[in-house]
Amino acid sequence: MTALSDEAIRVRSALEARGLETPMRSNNLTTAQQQEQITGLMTQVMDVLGLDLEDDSLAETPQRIAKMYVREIFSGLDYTQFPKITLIDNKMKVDEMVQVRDITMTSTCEHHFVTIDGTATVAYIPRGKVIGLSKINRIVQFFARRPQVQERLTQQVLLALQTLLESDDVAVSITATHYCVKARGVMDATSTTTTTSLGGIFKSRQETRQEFLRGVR
Ligand SMILES: Nc1nc2c(ncn2[C@@H]2O[C@H](COP(=O)(O)OP(=O)(O)OP(=O)(O)O)[C@@H](O)[C@H]2O)c(=O)[nH]1
Ligand SMILES: [Zn+2]
Repeated sequence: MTALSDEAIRVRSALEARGLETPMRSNNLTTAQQQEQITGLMTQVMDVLGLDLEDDSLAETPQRIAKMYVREIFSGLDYTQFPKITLIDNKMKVDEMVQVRDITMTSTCEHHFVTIDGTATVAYIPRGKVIGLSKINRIVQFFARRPQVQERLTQQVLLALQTLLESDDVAVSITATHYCVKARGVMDATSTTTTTSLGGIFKSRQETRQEFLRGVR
């Protein structure tokens, strides 16, 4: 078992304490066991659909899906995959907003297991610590690699950053296309969904809120 980093433990505890953790139940399966079991179950799904698993193009699909779920699109369920976080002392005394726009965000809808495709904008006001920029993208990616609803994803990124930066002054906005809306069901190809979570001064101070929201648009 890989040990969890201190950051992963703190972020997980903060999410649990606020009721924002993804509903999960520990089953003590290793990654290899998960892949093996999903392969067997996907074989059954394809069988039931009447697909020929001896066809050379289909034969490996159960393994591919198992690998994709466990190691790729749902790997953010595993806190050993939480990114290494670099924080540096704010010796330069930055006290204005740092805003990272148009972060690529690809996730999976937990109701249909199809793609959510969008971008995130994240901002914070540096206090004691400044975070390595790419770590913001990596935190978005980590929580996106779970079955999600966009509202929870937005709040998880907010609370993770608040916990790591030890400051409430963080803002997150995500705009995305849900393929469960676009490619099935209501089949709406043009609508997008924006969700925003504001903390600290972004919530309480009108000018800061406006400055962030201007950057989102
Ligand atoms: N709030 C929220 N809803 C979502 C998200 N992703 C998908 N959904 C919605 O989850 C709902 C599930 O509704 P159901 O009626 O149980 O599922 P369904 O019969 O497939 O519904 P339709 O999509 O309307 O065909 C749908 O309205 C989806 O659009 C999300 O990130 N946030
Ligand atoms: Zn969906």
